[in-house]
Amino acid sequence: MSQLSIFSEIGRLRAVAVHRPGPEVDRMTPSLMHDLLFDDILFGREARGEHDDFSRVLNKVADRVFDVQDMLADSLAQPRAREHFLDRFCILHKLNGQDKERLSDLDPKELAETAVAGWYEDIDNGTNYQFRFPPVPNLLFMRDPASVIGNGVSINHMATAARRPEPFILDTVLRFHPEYHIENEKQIWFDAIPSYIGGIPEHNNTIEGGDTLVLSEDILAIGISIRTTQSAVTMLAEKLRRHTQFKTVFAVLMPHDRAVMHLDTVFTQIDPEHCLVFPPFFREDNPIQSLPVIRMDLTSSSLHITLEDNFLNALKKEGHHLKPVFCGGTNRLDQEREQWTDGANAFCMAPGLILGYSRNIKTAEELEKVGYRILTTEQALSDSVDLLDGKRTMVMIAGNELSRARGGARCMTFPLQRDPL
Ligand SMILES: NC(=[NH2+])NCCC[C@H](N)C(=O)O
Repeated sequence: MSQLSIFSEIGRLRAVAVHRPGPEVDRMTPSLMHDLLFDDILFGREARGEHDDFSRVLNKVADRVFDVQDMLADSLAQPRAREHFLDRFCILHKLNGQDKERLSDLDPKELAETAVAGWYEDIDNGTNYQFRFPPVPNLLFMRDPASVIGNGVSINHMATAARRPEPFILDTVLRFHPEYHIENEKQIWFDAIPSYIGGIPEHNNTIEGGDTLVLSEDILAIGISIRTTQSAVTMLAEKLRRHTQFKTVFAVLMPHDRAVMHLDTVFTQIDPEHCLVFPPFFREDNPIQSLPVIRMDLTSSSLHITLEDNFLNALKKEGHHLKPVFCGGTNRLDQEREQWTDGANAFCMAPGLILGYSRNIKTAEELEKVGYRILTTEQALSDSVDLLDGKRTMVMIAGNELSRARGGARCMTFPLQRDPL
């Protein structure tokens, strides 16, 4: 058994889950696109190629890179897990006993694939079609449906119907996966599943992993955003106060705008000294746009709350001093363009070793200014390059298809285990 362990955004990555976009992406139609939260119809083959390169780079650093669909299949091989999953999944999708039996007949691999790709049926010789339940194309953005926080997990409550099946997949994986699973219920800091199946209105207490950043053994930053509510953050903070050693939660108040749907679309930590940010939100000289934060103190006998007017200053006061590197460079127009294509959404594989989309050229130039070498995927994968030689490095991955689904490198990863710093 391996230990779930996440106490930073930047510690050397040991184990991570991703999901290669499959038939669920190829089944997207223009009429479904908006509801399924994509901004375009992806060319699946290209998207898979981009994702494969991304996984190759991760594999060069991490000991284990899982695909969550395989993790689900490996979990479903146990009868108890299959029962747990099907019971809940059928309630979610309002499937009848007959449907459930048909799903029960599938082998674990087929069941996992159907859960992700959707249950699709051709009608009248292909002149029409229907979904018994829809595909889940956003599983590609593994960051969001669950989060490992310390040695426990949050099974997240998604804000949109399109993503509702995803926490059900993660719930089964995190309880039953042969290698990475929680040992007992006490390690679940937040659990969306009971309220989903209990029929509690979906917009209550939502929280998504793109908003949750574990900055250190003491500090978490969580966006209160278009996807994550203050009530959910408070509930999570209270659970962490009671059951963990975390000392502070900074709840960052985000604008309600699709372009900045999660905190990680405008802020990611990349090494012990730097964070990559969308500048307008972090400027002290611009109090209108700069993001205020609610500081939640977890060290006293009840949750203690104060308001701070600037996130980076508040972090500094807490001893977590980060200098901002500007996504998109110094020009506002470029900042807006590169933020939209996830320039601020870097994924950190070790302190100062990050992944980001190659299209964000101005962002890469800013990183060079603070000593980052910029490598293509090919260079990064060559035997002559040691990615763990301690040099600050950004590996550029192609994301021309992937970025159309509105997510970047951090969004596509679900870290399970990192080394302590
Ligand atoms: N952590 C993130 N920023 N995830 C981005 C998710 C993008 C996805 N299409 C959605 O709208 O939900």
